Amino acid sequence: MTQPCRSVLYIPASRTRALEKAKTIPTDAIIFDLEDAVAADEKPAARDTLKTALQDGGYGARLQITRINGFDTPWGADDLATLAEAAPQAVLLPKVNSARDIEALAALLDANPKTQDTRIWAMMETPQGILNAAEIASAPRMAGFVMGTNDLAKDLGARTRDAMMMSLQLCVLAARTHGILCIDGVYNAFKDEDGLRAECQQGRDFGFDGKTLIHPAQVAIANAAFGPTAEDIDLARRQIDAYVAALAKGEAVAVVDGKIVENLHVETARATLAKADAIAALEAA
Ligand SMILES: CC(C)(COP(=O)(O)OP(=O)(O)OC[C@H]1O[C@@H](n2cnc3c(N)ncnc32)[C@H](O)[C@@H]1OP(=O)(O)O)[C@@H](O)C(=O)NCCC(=O)NCCSC(=O)C[C@H](O)C(=O)O
Ligand SMILES: [Mg+2]
Repeated sequence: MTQPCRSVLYIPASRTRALEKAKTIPTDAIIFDLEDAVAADEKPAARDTLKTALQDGGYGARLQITRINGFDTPWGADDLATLAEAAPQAVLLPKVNSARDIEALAALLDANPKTQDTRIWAMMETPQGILNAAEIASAPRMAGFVMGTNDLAKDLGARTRDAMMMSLQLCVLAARTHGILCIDGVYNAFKDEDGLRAECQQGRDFGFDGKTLIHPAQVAIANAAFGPTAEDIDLARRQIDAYVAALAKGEAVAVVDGKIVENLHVETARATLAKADAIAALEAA
């Protein structure tokens, strides 16, 4: 069953209260952050705090991803060495430029018995990384992309989200080609609910699986935007029923609400129902 990732909340690993609070927040996934949200002099302590938090658990069935610092910084190697002791579900590598970055991380994970099952996620936030999206998506252990729209805007000199559309869409294309998840970037104005809602709806329409978030108040909006609505579920059921009835009559096309339903639409309808089931299972866990 696909892991729901409608809402993916960053939590600075230096904030012990936030680490505790996260256990009660209905976010589908968490990114425990050791990179940009943690000041340089706090990084060693945050790394140890996070290792203990992961070992203690309490985050339920949520997907747990740890963002380490890059290996070109003074902290990346120590982050991985320390966190490996907690057998992390997934490691998120920032500023990935090519498949070689992923292969190097995968080799380190391969060499440690505690990280045999650890998956890799890539921050897509450099111009070179965007141009290499397809090879990065196909690299070993890859499970997902996270768009880093702040770094990308900085490196591109882009002032608007519109200016990053090609980059966002290239990453969705690469992710879909290689069967990994693709999560949209953060919405910085965390008190602007209408703005967040609009950006979530746009990201969903582009094909993103969910949105990265920086504040708990953003979670419900992302969950609503990226989850199937009651109407979506009802339509999916009616499409499947109509198509099954059409097949029984020897026909390959049904009509629902004045629109054709063929086998490809039924695949989408089944995916909608599977996603609804996965969300219900996560929420019940
Ligand atoms: C943005 C914040 C600094 C705001 O913090 P604060 O002023 O403490 O907010 P509140 O007082 O409204 O908090 C209310 C309660 O919620 C908890 N809280 C706040 N944020 C989080 C969180 N992210 N996860 C879990 N819990 C959180 C507070 O502790 C309060 O709890 P309580 O006291 O029990 O009531 C802050 O939200 C924050 O630091 N957010 C995360 C910022 C971050 O992670 N940034 C890095 C990721 S973005 C990025 O790097 C993207 C990418 O790389 C790119 O390039 O784009
Ligand atoms: Mg970044």
